[in-house]
Amino acid sequence: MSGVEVSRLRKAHAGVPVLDGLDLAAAHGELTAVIGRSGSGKTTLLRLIAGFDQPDDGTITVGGRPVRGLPAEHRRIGYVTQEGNLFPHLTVLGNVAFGLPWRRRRGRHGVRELLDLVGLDARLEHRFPHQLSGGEQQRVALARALAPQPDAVLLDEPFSALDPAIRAGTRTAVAAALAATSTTTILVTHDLSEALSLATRVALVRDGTTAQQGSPADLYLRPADAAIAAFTGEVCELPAKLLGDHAATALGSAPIPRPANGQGAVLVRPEQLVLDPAAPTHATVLGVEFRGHDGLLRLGTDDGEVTARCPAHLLPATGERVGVRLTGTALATVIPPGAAESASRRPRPDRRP
Ligand SMILES: Nc1ncnc2c1ncn2[C@@H]1O[C@H](COP(=O)(O)OP(=O)(O)OP(=O)(O)O)[C@@H](O)[C@H]1O
Repeated sequence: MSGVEVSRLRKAHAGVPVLDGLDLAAAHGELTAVIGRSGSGKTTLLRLIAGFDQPDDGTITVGGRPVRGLPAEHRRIGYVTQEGNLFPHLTVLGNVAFGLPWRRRRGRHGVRELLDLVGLDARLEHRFPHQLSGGEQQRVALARALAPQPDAVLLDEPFSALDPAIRAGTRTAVAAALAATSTTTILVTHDLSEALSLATRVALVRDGTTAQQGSPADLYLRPADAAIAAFTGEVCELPAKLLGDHAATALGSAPIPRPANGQGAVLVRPEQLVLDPAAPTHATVLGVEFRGHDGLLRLGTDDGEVTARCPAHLLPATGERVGVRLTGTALATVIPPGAAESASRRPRPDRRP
């Protein structure tokens, strides 16, 4: 059975196009994350799938059924927002039971099963939403969304209002409940690590369309272009000579994703620059940004400044000389017009695709 399929979706708000022929495929039983800069149309997309708004053009199918013209309440879709939107006058029991079919509402069995599924203590069932933490409220909101056994659940930044201390536990519980029920899920999030760690597929929305859709590793390691590389993680730009299928930099050579020739630059992740005393190139540590499990190093090389990532316990001190070499495949190449004459005119990659 298919999950959610969106094809050539168009929607303008107040005459301004927001979605401009967007395609998205969320596979049945999997979690698909939708990312993109603020205002790129992620919530608009979810609202069209849910049936809260109508598209100007395009098709949406949910569980293999076209949903055009179907009112939201008949689409068999659950929707969880940032605030959870629980009914304030109903207890946990009442909120979750609200999502159950009539015949199952009278017993507590179905509700208890759902609370268990989202990892919520059954003793909280008589509490009202204001007596719950934000994380507990979001678990109840998901239990309510799952109660009618929907064909798909849409999560619109469900963890962004939570304290970082409870965010990790809440999202683990939510992801486990969705996986246990094989629920087709679309998650909109601004948190890149959340998208890359929870989703089996990630779609990046840009200019009203899907700029890239693939596995988390595809977007992080094989971005479709330089802007996507910069959006999906930290990048380091190295001046390079592009030699067909690989590039030669001062820190070593690396394969490049698409053949190119001439003077330009390559983008790599900071963790691709490895400290190695035996490396032929040495650099001076200009600064250290401690991040906990690792740190970012600003390194001064003969060819300019580069950024490397290093495990926290191996971080050198500012001023030290270190050997550094490039590993892995470059993410993207930057070959601006006129680069052959002057590499210094290269534009910086835009972090906002
Ligand atoms: N009802 C509306 N009327 C007019 N414009 C709207 C309406 N809803 C959204 N927009 C506009 O459409 C664009 C896309 O909005 P949307 O909320 O879908 O983006 P988003 O990617 O979810 O943003 P964010 O990441 O900030 O939540 C924005 O420019 C927004 O101002």
